[in-house]
Amino acid sequence: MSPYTNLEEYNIEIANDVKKSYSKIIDELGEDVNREGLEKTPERAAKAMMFLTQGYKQDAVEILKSAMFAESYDEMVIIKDIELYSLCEHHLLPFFGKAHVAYIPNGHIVGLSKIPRVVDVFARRLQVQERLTHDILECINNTLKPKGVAVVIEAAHMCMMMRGVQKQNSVTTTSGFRGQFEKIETRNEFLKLISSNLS
Ligand SMILES: Nc1nc2c(ncn2[C@@H]2O[C@H](COP(=O)(O)OP(=O)(O)OP(=O)(O)O)[C@@H](O)[C@H]2O)c(=O)[nH]1
Ligand SMILES: [Zn+2]
Repeated sequence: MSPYTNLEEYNIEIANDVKKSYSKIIDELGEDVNREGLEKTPERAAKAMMFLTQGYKQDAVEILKSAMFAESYDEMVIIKDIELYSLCEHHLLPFFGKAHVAYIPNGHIVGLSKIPRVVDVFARRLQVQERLTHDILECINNTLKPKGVAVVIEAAHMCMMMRGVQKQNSVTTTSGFRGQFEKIETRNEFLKLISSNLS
């Protein structure tokens, strides 16, 4: 079975329940859900929410395993500036930014595109930034079993921008390091490379 899913594969009953729930919310807010502009909104919103949480239906381990290749290269591999969009589990509002991921192969490399795919699988769930960081880190560490893995996420949280404290420019950084990245020199090399435009 494919580790990826498409919207069409979603359980139609769940999609209909989500649609009905959105209809109720719009009604509770005092709007007319039958007016032209809103008529199709519950369905659109249900599709959008199911797209944004499709990660629950995807298997990040299978994605990595589908493209692991035996290779003796054992230098740092960095995929930086991977854009991500997630939903904060407290307010169901987006948080978004960039992930920087590195690993040091231990006999196997992985298809480069699989790293951003793994980021998306865990981002497309209800998350907190800290758990998202660890989910990505542990998945790569346990599946690829590299000599080291590092994940840094920089993100802005709409729940801190549009409402609440209303801070427009604060960025939250989270990080996790395993194996050789626990050594300060390796970690510093990674941090230097992700802050450079030449890496
Ligand atoms: N640690 C962490 N906190 C988050 C994340 N996303 C949102 N939050 C925080 O979750 C907290 C929820 O706190 P509550 O006091 O229960 O909620 P609230 O009354 O809406 O809080 P305010 O946002 O301060 O108005 C807030 O401080 C949010 O900023 C995240 O990814 N990680
Ligand atoms: Zn929030």
